[in-house]
Amino acid sequence: MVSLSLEKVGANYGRRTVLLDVNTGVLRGGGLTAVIGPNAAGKSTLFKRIANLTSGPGTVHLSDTAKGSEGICYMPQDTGANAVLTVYESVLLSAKQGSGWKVKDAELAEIDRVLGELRIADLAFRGLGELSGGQRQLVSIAQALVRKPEVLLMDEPTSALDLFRQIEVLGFMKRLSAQSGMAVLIALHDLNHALRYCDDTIVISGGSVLASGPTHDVITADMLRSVYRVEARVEACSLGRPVVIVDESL
Ligand SMILES: Nc1ncnc2c1ncn2[C@@H]1O[C@H](COP(=O)(O)OP(=O)(O)OP(=O)(O)O)[C@@H](O)[C@H]1O
Repeated sequence: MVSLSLEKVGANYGRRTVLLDVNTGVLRGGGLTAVIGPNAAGKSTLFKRIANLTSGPGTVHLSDTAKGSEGICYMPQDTGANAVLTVYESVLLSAKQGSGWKVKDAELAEIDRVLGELRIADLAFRGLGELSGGQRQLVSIAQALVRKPEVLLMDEPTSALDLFRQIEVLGFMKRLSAQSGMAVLIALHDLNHALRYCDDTIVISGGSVLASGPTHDVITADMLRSVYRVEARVEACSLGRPVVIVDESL
């Protein structure tokens, strides 16, 4: 099972430091880790830095991997649509990234399986340019999954999805990471999703880690006040699950 940890990781855009000295404990595969924090905190930049799409100081330690840094996949927040390709072609292209062009039956079967799991098999031969925002987001998830990453960095993967799809996708990702041992980091703004689906949570604010650990220990009224500037409660709902109830902004 893959694991990763970050040691003094930083990132700059030009002369501006956006991430500084980000350290984490060992993030193990087999579960979901939420990365939360206000707008512009540095969550996407952290993912890009882990995926080596932007440079900076510090070290991303990876262990127990078969693919090394090749096994890290970043699913961006904005999923640009290439109108020329169909859904199926775009997912096939993603599956073949970094390998030869010969297509095996097993690879086609895997694409069918992933499209089926995400309930978008009916979109397979539609052009990307004619999809809704939510449909495009599901295709983007499919493109990431067929690459069979060991570490998957999902940048707000449910932001365009309806309620049914949000919980379907997060439940599916939780089962998939448990079965495959993949490490999944998910940037989220919906803290109730973090509480329900993510074992651990990392809070980024102003480019640094403010808190990290088991989600239920990290998402507290104090954290919400200091990081998000809201007065809020974390209370058990009628089913006994903890939920965030926001009362007012400060
Ligand atoms: N390519 C870039 N060039 C210069 N500055 C950038 C670039 N990308 C991001 N930034 C800046 O870096 C900071 C962190 O941005 P980032 O996208 O990592 O935040 P985020 O936590 O993902 O935000 P959000 O929740 O709004 O998506 C912001 O101030 C942003 O303006």
